[in-house]
Amino acid sequence: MTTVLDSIIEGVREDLEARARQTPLSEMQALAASADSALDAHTALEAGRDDPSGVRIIAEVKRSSPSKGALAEIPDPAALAAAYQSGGASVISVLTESRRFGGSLSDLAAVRAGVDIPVLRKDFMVDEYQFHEARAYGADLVLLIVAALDDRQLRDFLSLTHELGMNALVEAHTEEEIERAVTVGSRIVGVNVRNLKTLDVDLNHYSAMARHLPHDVVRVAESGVSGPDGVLDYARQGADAVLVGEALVKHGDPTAAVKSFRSASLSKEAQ
Ligand SMILES: O=C(O)c1ccccc1NCC(=O)[C@H](O)[C@H](O)COP(=O)(O)O
Repeated sequence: MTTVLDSIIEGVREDLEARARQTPLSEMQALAASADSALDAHTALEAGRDDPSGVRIIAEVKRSSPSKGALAEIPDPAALAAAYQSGGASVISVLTESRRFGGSLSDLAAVRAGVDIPVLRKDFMVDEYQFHEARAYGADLVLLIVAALDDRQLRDFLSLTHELGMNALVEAHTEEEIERAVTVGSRIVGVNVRNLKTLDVDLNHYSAMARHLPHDVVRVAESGVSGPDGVLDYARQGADAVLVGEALVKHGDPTAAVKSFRSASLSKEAQ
């Protein structure tokens, strides 16, 4: 059966083939090589651990989604990202997939130029070309979705990410995917409580998976936050960082929203 994830990836492959015809791999590699060095997203997120200033927020630029349709117009993604940074976000996530999420590489470049914290290229990374492209457009961090990759791709893409000076947020949904992420040496592991094959969101899923995350990886809780209490819940369950999209793009005051998420986690009691 074709899943939502399969059909997104089919479109991603078609789009990237068209871009590679315009700008061949060798040219994209040269652009990546001449880009400013990547910022250290691992340190930015790791700082959430045992830190009195609380859990780190990865704040997302997300116009639409397969599960919810249109979310926000976001005419100026750089301004939104700067507002997130002012509120205390540690990393900005930029969805660059266009068909379902309304994102683009131009959004990534604009955000990169508008903030001085690490930027995540949030896309469906299935081809070497996209990694050079991510770096060329200023990404510091890329997303690797375990469910979309076999073990060899996961290992090779993680190595390529590191060779290019970036970090990877390696996203898992099941215990088996966490194990695969850890086995290949991932240093930042996310648990997405949204099942990308069915789009179901289960807020209790992070707590069920958290015990499988080793202590030496940066632990990221992804999706489903609707307000400060959601961030606090993930922080109490041991998340070092929380990735938030919809609740931020729909909030009228993104700076205040990120601030409230950060301060909620300050009250995190013993984990
Ligand atoms: O958001 C979706 O509907 C979606 C569907 C299929 C693949 C990925 C999808 N979203 C990517 C994400 O995981 C989220 O953008 C991110 O974790 C933030 O989630 P939220 O705070 O719930 O918007």
